[in-house]
Amino acid sequence: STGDNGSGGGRSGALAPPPITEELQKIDVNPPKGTRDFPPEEMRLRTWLFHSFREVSRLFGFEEVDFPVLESEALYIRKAGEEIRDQLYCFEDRGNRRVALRPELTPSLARLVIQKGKSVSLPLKWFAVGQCWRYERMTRGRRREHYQWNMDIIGVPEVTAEAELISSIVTFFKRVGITASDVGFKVSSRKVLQEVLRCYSVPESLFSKVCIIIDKIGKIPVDEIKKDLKSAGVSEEAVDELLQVLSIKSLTKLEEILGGAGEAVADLKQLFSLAEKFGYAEWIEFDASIVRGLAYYTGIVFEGFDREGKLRAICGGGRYDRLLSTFGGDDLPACGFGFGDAVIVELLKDRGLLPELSLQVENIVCALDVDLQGAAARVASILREKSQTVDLVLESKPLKWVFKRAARINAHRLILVGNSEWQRGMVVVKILSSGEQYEVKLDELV
Ligand SMILES: Nc1ccc(Br)nc1
Repeated sequence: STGDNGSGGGRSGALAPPPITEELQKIDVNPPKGTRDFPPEEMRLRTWLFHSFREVSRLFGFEEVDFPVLESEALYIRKAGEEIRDQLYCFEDRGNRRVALRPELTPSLARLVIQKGKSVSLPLKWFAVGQCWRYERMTRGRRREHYQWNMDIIGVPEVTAEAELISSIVTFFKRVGITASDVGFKVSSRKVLQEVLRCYSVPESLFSKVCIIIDKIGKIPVDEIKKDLKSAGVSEEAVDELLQVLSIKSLTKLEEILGGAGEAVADLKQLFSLAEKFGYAEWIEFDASIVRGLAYYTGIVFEGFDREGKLRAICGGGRYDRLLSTFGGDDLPACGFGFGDAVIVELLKDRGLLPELSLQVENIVCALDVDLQGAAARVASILREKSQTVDLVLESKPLKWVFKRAARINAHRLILVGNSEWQRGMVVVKILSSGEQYEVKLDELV
């Protein structure tokens, strides 16, 4: 730089270096705790993953939507004791408003559906890929942000909607090389819980809270589950029966216990029948203990899991027919899922399925003389107007440096702009893989 060094004298004055003040101390160049940078290599993988999410969503006729990362805290104030509430990344803004970094996308979607009201025709099939946040004490060293792929169907009460959503996730798995021997879906319905609780006259008001406690099965000791259920107001007898029913892994057994007249069994039988028709029956299994950890689910719930049991749930979702009315809107039947960007990458790594993604540039263009930099820029523009990717060498560099850069960016060909050729309206093309070299007229360069 030719500017002065901030000490009042120009470069010509031999002055002592400026005093080190706090402004000049090096900042922490790492991203905030629990967050990630995406340098080129990581960004290529993320772009590939999100492109796969979007491709599948489009295959199923869904439309992309998005919402602010910052939402009113009120969207997430639910009293069922969810982890997502305990870890809300919330604060008061300069206008004294209680706001939060969204921990999930579904409440934003519900808000937009209410806002759109009658101006949109049902069913809505919307998808989003968005960053979601939680504020977790870093003691556990877990991340505070991840990207979630969501697909939601609004306005379809039938189980065909849930079957369609599971089909979309199976389609994604197949497209990235994951098979039914790698992952499966555990499927149940919260109506199982509802029907058992009704048998023991447990008030409906306890339903969401009981679901959140039940979701901890396998994560905390069963005695704690029992204690939490009893302190929530569930009788000892109901707790024992509940845990008994939740251990059922067979739909036939469930029907023996609950009878065939209830909605839970009917919904689940229809879902498994549809899975046969869709062709993904081998991917799903009934597991009564699946309730998912979000308070608003009301029916079918499902989660994707790795069959080796090494990873956390890959994705999860279900029906949430009562969410809109909790925001003061008119209820609409709704179901959807969330699919995070972290566990899937661990699974792909484990299975050796990460794609080879390297930077690819078709052309590297270089002036052989500093006076030809403008000519080289002209060549680059001509190629770019023909949708050719071009890395233009922007400074005077030795050819050795140019060849090294060409190799690093995987350039297909090197375009050299030299004096003698340029005088004849020509440039030199070198195919880097074969070494073949030839002259070509500028206006014939393709
Ligand atoms: N809900 C949520 C948000 C952020 C992360 Br990381 N995990 C879960």
